[in-house]
Amino acid sequence: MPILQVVDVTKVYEGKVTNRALNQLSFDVEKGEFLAVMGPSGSGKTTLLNIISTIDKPTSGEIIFNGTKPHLFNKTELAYFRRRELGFIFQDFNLLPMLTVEENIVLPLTLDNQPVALMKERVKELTEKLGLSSVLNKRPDELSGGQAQRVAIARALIHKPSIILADEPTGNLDSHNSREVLELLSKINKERNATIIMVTHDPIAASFCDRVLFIKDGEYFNEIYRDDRRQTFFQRILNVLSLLGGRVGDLSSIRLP
Ligand SMILES: Nc1ncnc2c1ncn2[C@@H]1O[C@H](COP(=O)(O)OP(=O)(O)OP(=O)(O)O)[C@@H](O)[C@H]1O
Repeated sequence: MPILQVVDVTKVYEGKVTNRALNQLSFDVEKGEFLAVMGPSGSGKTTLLNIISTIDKPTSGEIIFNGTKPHLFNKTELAYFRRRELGFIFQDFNLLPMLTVEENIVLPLTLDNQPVALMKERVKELTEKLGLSSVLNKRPDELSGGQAQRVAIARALIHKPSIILADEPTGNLDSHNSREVLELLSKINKERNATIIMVTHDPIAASFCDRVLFIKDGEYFNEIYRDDRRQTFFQRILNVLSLLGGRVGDLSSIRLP
């Protein structure tokens, strides 16, 4: 059974002008998959992530997560679901400036009232792996962008969530740090069999994934699987992007791998 099923999801924002951000979108995500979601600006990617993460509700259709329907949960169940099952990585890192790196990383466990011994053990294991052991007592403003994103990744992993949701995780990083973060996500995906859904505009970032799902105007457009070298996959991603179109400037930030 897939870990996540998006079934006929439609999202309509009502306002002065009615806006159909997603239109009958359906796809599955398997456990251990590293999925990229791409599409032109305004195609509904963030709306989709918000619905998967239960921040927002679909107008119709449903999300099935490990056989359950989180949108039917009550407030307490929802809070518990987000805290336990989901890990978030954002473009702007979203670290709390007044907390140390270590305090930021353990936040999901602190909020879940987990024992200190467990926190210490997990922090040690994760920070050694992510090369963060020497910055544990620093504050976020003392970190480089790459370090800050690695801290955010550690925070997203510390509670061993079922799915990691990443919204443009390399959007604020230079090419060197982007590559490091992507290699790290790829390693976490393989070594821990972690399921990752990553929204990105960057075809290089997408080329680290197993599959790229393309959406346009809130609808399924295409999907391609990586079955060959990353360089070739990158080329195939560019080919679909050129068919997809989009607003001028959407592809202007493309760097060559
Ligand atoms: N809260 C909202 N109220 C009304 N319309 C919204 C709201 N959020 C998003 N939209 C609209 O829904 C559509 C999809 O927006 P969304 O942010 O999901 O796109 P996106 O693919 O993430 O775009 P980008 O790549 O620019 O971040 C857009 O037309 C947007 O204007």
